[in-house]
Amino acid sequence: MTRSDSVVLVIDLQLGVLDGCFDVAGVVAHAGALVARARRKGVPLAWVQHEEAEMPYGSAGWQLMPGLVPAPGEAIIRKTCCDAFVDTPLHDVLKSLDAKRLVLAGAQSDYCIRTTAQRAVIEGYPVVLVSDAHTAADAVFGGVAISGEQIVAHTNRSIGGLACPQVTVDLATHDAVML
Ligand SMILES: O=C1N[C@@H]2C=C[C@H]1C2
Repeated sequence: MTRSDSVVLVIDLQLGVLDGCFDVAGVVAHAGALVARARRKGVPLAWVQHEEAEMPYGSAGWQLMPGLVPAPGEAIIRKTCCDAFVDTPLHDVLKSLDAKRLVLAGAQSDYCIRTTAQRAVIEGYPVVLVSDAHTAADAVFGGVAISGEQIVAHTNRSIGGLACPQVTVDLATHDAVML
């Protein structure tokens, strides 16, 4: 892949989203290292930020985690749905960047990461999920407790195994992903 083919999508690494998530420090550090490497290689970045009633645009919880600062010219995508393509300019941004492959990192694994990854595949974008740069919070559902760590692992398993001959989905750690 030439470096212009990929776009790194950093999804919802916001204070209010990461509250209570698994290994926040590690995930933010890995995402930060990925961002720095992308910038060194001239690979475009797009930053996605979620907003909702409990986390309105510009609020403290809406802010990106400390150390994650979009550079001038990097796209910032505001969204209100898990799927980062819904009602956002992401399609057009990716077209303007001539994106042929999406590298995904962020939160939360079982919501916006999973949903956006699956949508990207449907839109025809090969996806690389950065396996150590996304996270989720512990959950109890239907009386079953699922840890954030288990959700991360299951997301890697399920997204990494999306079988789609025409559109590849791969997993890679933040330091190994090809940019
Ligand atoms: O994965 C997600 N990111 C925002 C907070 C929860 C959903 C929306």
